[in-house]
Amino acid sequence: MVLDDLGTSLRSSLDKLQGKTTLSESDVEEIVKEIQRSLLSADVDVSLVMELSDSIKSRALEEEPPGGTTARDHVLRIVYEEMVELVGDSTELPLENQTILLAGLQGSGKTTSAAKMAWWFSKKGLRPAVIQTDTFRPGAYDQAKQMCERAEVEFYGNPDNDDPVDIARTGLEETEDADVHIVDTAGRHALEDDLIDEIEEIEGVVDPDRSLLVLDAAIGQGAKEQARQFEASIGIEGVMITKLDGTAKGGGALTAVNETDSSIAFLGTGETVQDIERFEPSGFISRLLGMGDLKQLSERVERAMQETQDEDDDWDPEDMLKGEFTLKDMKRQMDAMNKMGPLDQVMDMIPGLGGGMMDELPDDAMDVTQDRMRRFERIMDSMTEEELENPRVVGQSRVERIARGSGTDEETVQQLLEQHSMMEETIGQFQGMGEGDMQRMMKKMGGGEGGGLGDMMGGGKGPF
Ligand SMILES: Nc1nc2c(ncn2[C@@H]2O[C@H](COP(=O)(O)OP(=O)(O)OP(=O)(O)O)[C@@H](O)[C@H]2O)c(=O)[nH]1
Repeated sequence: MVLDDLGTSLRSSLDKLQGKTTLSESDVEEIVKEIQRSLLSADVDVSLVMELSDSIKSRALEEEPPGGTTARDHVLRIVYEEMVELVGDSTELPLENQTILLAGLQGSGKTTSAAKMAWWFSKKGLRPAVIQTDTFRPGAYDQAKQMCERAEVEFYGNPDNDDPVDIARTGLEETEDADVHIVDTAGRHALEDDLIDEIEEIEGVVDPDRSLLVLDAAIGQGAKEQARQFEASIGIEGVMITKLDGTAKGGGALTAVNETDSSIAFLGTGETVQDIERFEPSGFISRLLGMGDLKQLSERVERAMQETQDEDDDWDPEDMLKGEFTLKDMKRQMDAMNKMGPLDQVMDMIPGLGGGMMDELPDDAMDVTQDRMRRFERIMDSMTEEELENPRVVGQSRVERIARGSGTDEETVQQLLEQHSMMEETIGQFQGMGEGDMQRMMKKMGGGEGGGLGDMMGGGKGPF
């Protein structure tokens, strides 16, 4: 994740302030140095870094912390506010009819991002269409078509036409029923004149409501020149930063935003169409600083629950609290969790569990957890309807059969059964709860002081 290093190093210098109520100049110097080091190594422009560190320094020393605030919280709040200011607001994207033009160099992720954005708009209830005008890269048409099929959105392209401007014009006519048109363009290795001429012509025909620059997070300071040129030719309203899952950089994109006086619209966090997030400055910085991002998390949970429900009309999650918790319910829960995306991304969004907590887990902890979930799924696929509805019928001989059928071992089958009965017991405690009890329970789960989700993950008592 972008500037990942910042969260870790900043937390360790902030931890040194534990117990202090006042800040010395050297405390502030040390924190500011950490921030500078992380931002510079993430390719953030030097002048931006200097501006940010000056503001943090003067505010931390001059502002009076509100009564009862520790020195640590005082600095953390200032760093948070200044970082939110640095990344700026997200690009305005009204949920209505519009045409979006995508620009960027070859391989920056435009085609992938076009399908991702279309998927995102479709989840917001709009009807998007992607128009592929890249006649330069041979595989672009097939790639775009496949991704749009996966995103279940309309697609227009024409592999037999080598005139991108004509494709754009025809594409808009052919998809006139769509609400949101996303026009993908060709990239080149560098900013050659013909790329600029071509995109200007396409822009003339498409007349977009907004043009977005797609930038690879690893781009570094090269982003500055690119941003400047695209801004001069078509005008850039927003930036999509891609491949944030694969780099600790991302600072170049911030420079581009600054250069074009624009803002960040979306973040790309993986190769599938669902790996897109609307950029939310406060949530983004909270996550970076290890404070969690509840908004993104609740959006993911809601989407996953909805999808699980769409596939299974008869299922209402509330039923679990009323009746029995079967293995089928457990499987649905696991499906919903899978739909939320890779576990480490999800964990990052939980306050008190992201950042620092994740750093303390062994590197492969998430792989182990995900691997276990996959094995549990295979086991459940090998069970009969009767066994899924009533796991108590599973005796030793059935355990042997299921282990063989699923290609796992008896121990893992037993673990699954134990896990299920533990969850059944926990859910049993919810039954008959009043609203007040429920709130107390939620509070306990969210509280970072122990006994919360963090303990469940680390202590091995939790579901997965
Ligand atoms: N890990 C990861 N890979 C990504 C992401 N976005 C795009 N990619 C990958 O980056 C590569 C290039 O993406 P494309 O969408 O083909 O890039 P493009 O800008 O359309 O390329 P041209 O058509 O050549 O200009 C592909 O392998 C994508 O799968 C992302 O957010 N994360």
